[in-house]
Amino acid sequence: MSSVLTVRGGVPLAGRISVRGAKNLVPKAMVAALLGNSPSVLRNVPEIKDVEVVTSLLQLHGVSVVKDADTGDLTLDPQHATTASSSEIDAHAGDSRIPILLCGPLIHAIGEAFIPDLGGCKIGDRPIDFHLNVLRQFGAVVEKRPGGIHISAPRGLQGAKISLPYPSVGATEQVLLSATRAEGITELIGAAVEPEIIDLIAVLQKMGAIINVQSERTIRIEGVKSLGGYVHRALPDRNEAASWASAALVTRGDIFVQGAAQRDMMTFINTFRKIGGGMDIEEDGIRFYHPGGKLSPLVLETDVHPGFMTDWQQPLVVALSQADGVSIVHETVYENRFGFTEALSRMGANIQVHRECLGSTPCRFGQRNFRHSAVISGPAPLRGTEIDVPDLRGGFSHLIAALAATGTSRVTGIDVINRGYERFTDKLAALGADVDLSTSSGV
Ligand SMILES: CC(=O)N[C@H]1[C@@H](OP(=O)(O)OP(=O)(O)OC[C@H]2O[C@@H](n3ccc(=O)[nH]c3=O)[C@H](O)[C@@H]2O)O[C@H](CO)[C@@H](O)[C@@H]1O
Ligand SMILES: C=C(OP(=O)(O)O)C(=O)O
Repeated sequence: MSSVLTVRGGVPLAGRISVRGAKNLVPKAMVAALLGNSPSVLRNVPEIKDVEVVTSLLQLHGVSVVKDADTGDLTLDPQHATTASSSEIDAHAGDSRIPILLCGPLIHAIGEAFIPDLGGCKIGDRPIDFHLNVLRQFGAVVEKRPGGIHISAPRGLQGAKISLPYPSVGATEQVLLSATRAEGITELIGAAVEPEIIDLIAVLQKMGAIINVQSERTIRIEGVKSLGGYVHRALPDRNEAASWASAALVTRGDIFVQGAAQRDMMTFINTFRKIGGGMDIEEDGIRFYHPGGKLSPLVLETDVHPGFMTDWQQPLVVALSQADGVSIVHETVYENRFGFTEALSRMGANIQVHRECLGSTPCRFGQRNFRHSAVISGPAPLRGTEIDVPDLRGGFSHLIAALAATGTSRVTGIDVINRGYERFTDKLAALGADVDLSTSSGV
C-alpha cells in the first residue's frame, strides 16, 4: 500500500504554519548525545523520518531515547551504550545519510562502529571519501564489509591537522564529532560553516567541548577526556521555511512561517526580495507573500554558506518559472540536482538544462559532463499531471507546481517528503490547499 495525494491546483496557499528544529541539525545533535556520560535533552524536535531512523539506530546501540508525550522533547541517555549486530543496523538504516556520523561517537563509546550503506536524496554520487579520509587521519581503521563499513581505532582517536578539499557539511561534522574527545588538538581547514554546524558546535560546547571557530573556514578543537549531557533547543529549519516561501510565490499566496529565523536566511531573503516577493520579518517568524503583478527573473548560483543554499534551489526554480523573463541557475554543490525539472517541463514550465557552468564561477562540474545549469523562461502556465516524487526538495517542488497548476495532479511516493517536512499534508490543509490523501494498493 502506498499513499497518493490528489491535488486540485489553482488555490493560493494562505495562512499560518510553523517550522520546528532543523532536519540538518536535530539528528546530528541526537548522535552527539552518544559522546556524553550523562543524559541530554533536545527540544524543538520535528516529527520527521530522519529523527525516527536515528532514534532506532541509537536504541539498537543501547541508548535510551524517550520522547515527552506533550512537548516532543527527547531525552537521550547514552550510559548503557553497546555494540549492535551489523544485520540489525542494516535493517534500521533507512533512507538517511546520518549513520556515517555515528563513527566517531561510537568509537569513543564502544570502540568500534558498523556503518550501513547510506540513503539520502539521489542528487549526485554523494561519495563518503572525505569522511573516511578524516577518520583515517584520526587513526581509525576502516574496512569494507557486506552492506557497509566497519571502523575501529586500536589506539583510540588522535587529534590531527585536517584539510578538506571542499567545505563539506557532513565531513566537517565528522571532524567535530570525532575530535571533541580525541587525544590532543585538531585543526580543520576548509570547514563548512552552515548555521546547523554552528548549532552543533553549540551543543558540543554545552557538553564540555573546547571548539574555536576561526576566520577563513578554520576550526580548532582541543580534545577533552569526557563530556557531559546537554539541554538544547534546536535551531529552526531554514530550508523548510524557504520552501514555504517559494510555495507562497508559486501559488500567488500569503504564508506566515512561524519559527523562520531571519539571521539564518539572509541570503535567501535577499534573493526572494530581488524576485519581487513580499515579506514582513517579525520576531516570531516571517510572512512571505506574492504582492501581485509580475515577478522578476534573476541569475543565481548555489554555494556553501553563506552562499545560496542548494536545498533552496529546487522550490525556487518553480517560482522562477513564473517570473517575467529568463533566469539562470548554476548548481555548484551537487552535480545532478536538476532531474526534477523534467516533470516541471511536462507540466508546461520552460526549462533547459546545460552542461556548461552558466555562472560567474567555473565549478567542479564544468568540465565533467554534468547537466548542472538551468535556463528558465517565464511566465509559463502550469497544468496538472501524474507525478512520482523523486527526492525530498524535488518532490516539494513538484507539489507546489501542482498546487499552482490548472487541473488535477496525482502525486505518488509522497512518503519521501516526510524526510524533511513535518506533517506537510496537515500544513497544506491549514493553508487551504485542495488536496486529498488516499492509499492505493498499486494495482
Ligand atoms: C543531512 C544533511 O545535513 N544534509 C545536508 C548536507 O548534506 P551532506 O553533508 O551530505 O553534503 P556535503 O556538504 O557533504 O556535500 C557537498 C559536496 O561535497 C561532496 N562530498 C561530500 C562528502 C564526501 O565525502 N565527498 C564528497 O565529494 C558531495 O558529493 C557534494 O558535492 O549538506 C548539503 C549541502 O549543504 C545539504 O544539501 C544537505 O541537505
Ligand atoms: C539533500 C538533502 O538532504 P539529505 O542530505 O538528507 O539527503 C536536503 O535536505 O535537501
